Amino acid sequence: MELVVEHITKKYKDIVAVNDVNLTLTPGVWGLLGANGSGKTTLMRIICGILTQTTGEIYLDGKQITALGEEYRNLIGYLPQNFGYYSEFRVEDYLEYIAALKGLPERKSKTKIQEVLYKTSLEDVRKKLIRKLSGGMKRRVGIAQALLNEPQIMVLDEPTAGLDPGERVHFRNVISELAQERIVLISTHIVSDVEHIAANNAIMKNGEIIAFGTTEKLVLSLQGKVWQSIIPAKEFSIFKNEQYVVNVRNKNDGQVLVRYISEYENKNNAVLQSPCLEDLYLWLFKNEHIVGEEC
Ligand SMILES: Nc1ncnc2c1ncn2[C@@H]1O[C@H](COP(=O)(O)OP(=O)(O)OP(=O)(O)O)[C@@H](O)[C@H]1O
Repeated sequence: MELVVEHITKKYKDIVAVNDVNLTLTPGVWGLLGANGSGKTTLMRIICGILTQTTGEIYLDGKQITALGEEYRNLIGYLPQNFGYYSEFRVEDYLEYIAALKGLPERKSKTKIQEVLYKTSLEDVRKKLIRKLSGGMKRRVGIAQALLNEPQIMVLDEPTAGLDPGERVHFRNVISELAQERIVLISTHIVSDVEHIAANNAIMKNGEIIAFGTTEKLVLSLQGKVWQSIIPAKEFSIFKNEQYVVNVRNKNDGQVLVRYISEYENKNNAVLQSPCLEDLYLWLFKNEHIVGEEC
């Protein structure tokens, strides 16, 4: 299976939300990274066939998705960013309702609901009201509903927003299992949410894909440029004006551990570090004052 996004542009009056994007997606997890407003949601909605592009075309195995129509929509499982939960529903009843909306026959829907509850580890809460679930469980209900029609292409828009660290790990495990035979495209602005599960990443900025490839390939451009130094805390304010700091940690002894990106080896007994995707992301968005996490 191959989904080819070819020269997709979307304009909203004078705003170019997506600008000449080209991507070829095959089964596996794909991370779509970018700051707020970079065009991720617009691109995802076009890929799902629910928003029409201004120019460009999308092909599934060589066929235009517009020509495939209903057949294509049946292959898509979409979790929108602002997914509206029917919070007064119990989990199982809600899935039954969505299964009916998706046109699944009743007998098939019972088996399918069992299966998606199992896949998303929601079996124990099937009788609970959605409003009583944690944020992470609600997200999993969102994934469960997207899985009901056995989609070959899953598009998850910011699925990890608001999750605590434990829920994030659970989420990653669920997604990794789902992606074995399908295309799973996940948008986020939190790099660590996809770094360990996405085989490939596309980084979007101002509507364009500015970097694309496997994590290993993407971080190559920073090889030999990521350093770690221990410096006196009182020197940090000067240091951060001279270097591009991606992370800083207080050591409780009047010193700080700083991770930074520099073309040159520096003073301060700098030790070379292996670059990670977070470093690259921060480097590409360095004028947007994003705060890093530790790799
Ligand atoms: N319906 C619309 N009408 C006009 N402009 C829009 C519309 N939808 C999105 N935009 C603009 O298009 C650009 C891309 O928005 P989009 O929501 O696709 O970005 P995003 O990367 O998903 O951001 P976020 O993570 O904040 O959702 C932004 O400048 C946004 O303001």
